[in-house]
Amino acid sequence: MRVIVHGGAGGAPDDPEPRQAVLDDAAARGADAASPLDAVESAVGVLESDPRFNAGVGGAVQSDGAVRTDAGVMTSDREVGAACSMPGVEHAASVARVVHSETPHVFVSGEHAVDLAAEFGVETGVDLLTDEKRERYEAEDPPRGSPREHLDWLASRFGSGDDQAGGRSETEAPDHDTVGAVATDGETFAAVTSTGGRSFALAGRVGDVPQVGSGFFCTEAGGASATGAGEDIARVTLSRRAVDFLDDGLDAQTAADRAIEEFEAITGSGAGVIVLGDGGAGSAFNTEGMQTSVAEK
Ligand SMILES: NC(=O)C[C@H](N)C(=O)O
Repeated sequence: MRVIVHGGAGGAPDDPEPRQAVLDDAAARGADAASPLDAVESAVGVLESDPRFNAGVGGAVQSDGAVRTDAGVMTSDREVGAACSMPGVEHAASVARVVHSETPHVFVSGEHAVDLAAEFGVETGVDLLTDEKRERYEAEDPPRGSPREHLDWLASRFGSGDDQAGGRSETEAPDHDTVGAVATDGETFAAVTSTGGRSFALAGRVGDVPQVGSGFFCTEAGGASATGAGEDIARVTLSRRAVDFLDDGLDAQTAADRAIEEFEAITGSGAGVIVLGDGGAGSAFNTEGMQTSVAEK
């Protein structure tokens, strides 16, 4: 099994070494798995449980103070599963896998996705809000009223795509820690992305991560997982574009480079992508940093 994982594109993290160790552990865990789908779920599962990453525990807080998780998974037979807006669900990627493998659908949301998780043995009711995220949110004088009041509040805090996925936002809180993985056993591929979204987004906001073609994509040619400014990633379907370049015969590194060049030219925003094809793994980002790890067994 060959696996590549990422820990999000954005500003340079304060603690790159321990984060890299967790990413290396996640990739190694994936490389031990029996299938590409098992590999991406178990690799990302490690990262969802680590509060350093913006997925599962430690996920971004929305304007009402809740953490809601999103994830999507796709395999090279073009089966897709995605789940979004899930309070209390640490392993969003496992719920996406349930949608992929146990339902005739491609996307399930909100309370029904949480019910589905519980039905299929994915833990629910987990406290995802870390003390650090709670304090940061409370310090921002959060809104209590109507959606319009929330919109006024977030207008001054949410920032542009670059603020959130490259530079520093006004709140010094860039979300560069979405996680993803792509794996292959030499025959088929799987790609997954999991996140808590973007800090201080409107309650109920869903970004690129669980949208097929945007946060993740996979065909027989290979797979991709994206991270960064979600609204801009969705506008250009970044993961789909990276896999398109693989389909055109480019190697994984060139496909990743081209996809990010195109993304930047169209949006002027910040993102990163990991790509895995027949010939190997590649990654590219136009933000300050994006940590990755590759393992093979
Ligand atoms: N940091 C991230 O990658 C955030 C994610 N793309 C989102 O917009 O939900």
